Amino acid sequence: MPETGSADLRWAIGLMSGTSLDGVDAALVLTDGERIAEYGPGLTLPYDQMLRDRLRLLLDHAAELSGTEADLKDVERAVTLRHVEAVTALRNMVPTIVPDVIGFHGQTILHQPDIGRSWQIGDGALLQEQCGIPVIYDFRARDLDYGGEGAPLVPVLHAALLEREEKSVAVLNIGGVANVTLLGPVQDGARQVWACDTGPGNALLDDWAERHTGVACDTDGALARKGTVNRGVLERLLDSPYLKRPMPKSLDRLSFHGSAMEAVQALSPEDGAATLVAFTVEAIARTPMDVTPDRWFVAGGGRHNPVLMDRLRSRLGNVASVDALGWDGDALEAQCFALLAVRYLRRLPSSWPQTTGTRQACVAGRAVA
Ligand SMILES: Nc1ncnc2c1ncn2[C@@H]1O[C@H](COP(=O)(O)OP(=O)(O)OP(=O)(O)O)[C@@H](O)[C@H]1O
Ligand SMILES: CC(=O)N[C@H]1[C@@H]2OC[C@@H](O2)[C@@H](O)[C@@H]1O[C@H](C)C(=O)O
Repeated sequence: MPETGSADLRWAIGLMSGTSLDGVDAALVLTDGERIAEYGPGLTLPYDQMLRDRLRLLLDHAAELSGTEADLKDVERAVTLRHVEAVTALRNMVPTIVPDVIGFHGQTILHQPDIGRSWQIGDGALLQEQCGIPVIYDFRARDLDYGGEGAPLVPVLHAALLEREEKSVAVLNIGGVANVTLLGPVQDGARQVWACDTGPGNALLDDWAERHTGVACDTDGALARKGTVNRGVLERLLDSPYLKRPMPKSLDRLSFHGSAMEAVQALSPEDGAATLVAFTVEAIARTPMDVTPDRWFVAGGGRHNPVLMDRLRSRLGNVASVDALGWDGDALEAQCFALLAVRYLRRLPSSWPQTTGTRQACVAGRAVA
């Protein structure tokens, strides 16, 4: 824990809107960028259905966009203003705390690390002007410039929170896409950290559930629970070169979309859901890893799906929600961008060759001018 009076400690707000397109997560923490000294509140402000639909349309066509389209600018403004609302709501929960900085991820609409491109929409200048707090944003660009994947960035937070854990541990984040941070055992006071996106998280299952039930996700695994995994379809889904690639590596929300939806198309809603859950779990289990973790901890919305969690347990063994560590598994990504903002202010690196493939340790982010 940093000293509470340390000059480097700042109250930072982190804002993350993930690939599930469900809304804005916001969290307040007191941090020096190396450790979390105190947790403030966290919240989620959902996007309304119209904004979700407009974002989904952008995401589906992002590769064809130039960035200057009026509709894109309009959606970007709406996304930014929703973030302003999230900051206001968070500040109202703790009116006596004056935040020093905001870490603003933005909404990813395209991620193509193979051509050095990762596109997050969100107007940092507008957010700064509306909130009256300095904003750090554009967290993935420099890592991509250094030949990295630009993702995942959350391993720096996982490693900081688990610095006292001596054994090898894996932390999974199962959002729209799933990613893992693998912490090697502590040896001579040091440890190795690896990371990657493992494969789909909930995004395929969300789309499948929406198509068959009209609801945006398979709530509590209700569909998947009644289904049977189709082994043939599962093996076809798993026959992807991505899953055999070593870490580090990263994915776009739509990376598996076309082929996976085609593969499950003929299945019943229940069997399709069960098979997609098994795909998420099996992609995690088959991720090439240099060490075998003693324990697995799960963050992100996927940990609310009991069918997914049961399957992870029976496949991997020692699996628990990160909440068992006293963490808030819904706020973790937002907390990460608060930490990253302070790391930027202190010019501390946030990604490394083993976490993103960057050529050198890399300071993430950019300040609004
Ligand atoms: N009760 C529940 N039952 C089943 N699934 C749930 C439940 N609650 C949340 N989820 C899943 O969690 C998802 C949201 O997870 P999360 O907020 O971690 O994603 P994200 O942050 O948008 O994505 P990413 O981490 O990829 O950026 C929902 O889309 C849904 O699939
Ligand atoms: C490009 C992008 O937005 N990637 C997200 C996405 O959601 C999960 C996974 O894919 C992860 O790589 C990343 O987010 C987290 C916060 C990260 O960078 O660690």
